[in-house]
Amino acid sequence: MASTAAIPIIDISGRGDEDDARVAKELVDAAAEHGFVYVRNTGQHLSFAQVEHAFDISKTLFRSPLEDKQRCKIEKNNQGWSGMHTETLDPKTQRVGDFKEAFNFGPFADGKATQPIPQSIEPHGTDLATFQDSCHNLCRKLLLLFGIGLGVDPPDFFTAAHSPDKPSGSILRFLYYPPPSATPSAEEADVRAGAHSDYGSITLLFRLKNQAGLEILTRTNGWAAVPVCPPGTEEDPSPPILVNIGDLLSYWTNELLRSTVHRVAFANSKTGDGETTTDPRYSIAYFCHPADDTPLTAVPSERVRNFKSGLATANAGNPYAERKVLTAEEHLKSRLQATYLQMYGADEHGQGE
Ligand SMILES: O=C(O)CCC(=O)C(=O)O
Ligand SMILES: [Fe+2]
Repeated sequence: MASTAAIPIIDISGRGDEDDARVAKELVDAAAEHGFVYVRNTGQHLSFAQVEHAFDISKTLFRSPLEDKQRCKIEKNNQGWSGMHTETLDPKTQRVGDFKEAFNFGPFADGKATQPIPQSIEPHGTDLATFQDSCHNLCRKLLLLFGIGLGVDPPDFFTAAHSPDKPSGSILRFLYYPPPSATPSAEEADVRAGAHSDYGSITLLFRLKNQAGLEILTRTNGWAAVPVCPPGTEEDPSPPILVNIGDLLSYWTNELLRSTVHRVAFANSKTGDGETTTDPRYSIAYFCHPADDTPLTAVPSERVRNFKSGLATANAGNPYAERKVLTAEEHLKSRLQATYLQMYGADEHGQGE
């Protein structure tokens, strides 16, 4: 049985500069230590009803006829449906692809998807667009707090790079993991989603009570469970939103902010806190990315500049001086390829989201 991760729970709903400075420090500390942080859902950025409704739409989507989902198959633009075993987040270790289905939504225009979506969810375009916007706004608020906490000058440096009006790799993703009873071919070593780190700046993850399975890789190379409702939040109307740092923001901050490897395990049906994995599992992720044309130049922060990660020390000196400056789009493309083995061919390598 996996141990439980000690990820801090932070309330960002305070107002005023003093609250912001305190919360910003807590966020940076959590992101530097764990790469993950729980943000209490107070209904301020996303209403409880909005989150619940998004899960309802997700259930409708995955129950759609197979032909309807197949018509929306995932494309190289990273938008669309991927079926069971299509994505392999950890190709070096996994025997078969992930035991999950996923649907990636790109941008909406005037409440309408700009990609094929199953007929069953067409009436919900406006709600999905609003949910996606709310996620992006919350991410921009978090990015501002990271800017403040890291002493970036100007503090909205990251936020400005995530304009909602420019094309970007940001994706709203619905995930469905069938119950183990529907996947009898699963073997003991199999996982619902392979070990990986996310590619973007930050990810928001929404989960449902009692649907366990997410685990993070600890500094000592063990797996620790990430409960949906950590102690103190059990009575909240909606579980906290789990936020994690992606590879791009880690790269951009000289690895001061950690991008932590995680996976979704079958966990032999029980984890430490009584959450089961015997049921079907639904989760919703929002992968936030900077605008495609954002150059990942040095972050104007003393603290980031002076931070020496293990890697930077091994390379001796400032890694910025040795790196070619990538754009956000180049960074994403370099990471997408290896997880969709069929779409890209098995020879090209990247990693998973
Ligand atoms: O379903 C989950 O809890 C995690 C999913 C995930 O890590 C991902 O899609 O990147
Ligand atoms: Fe992930």
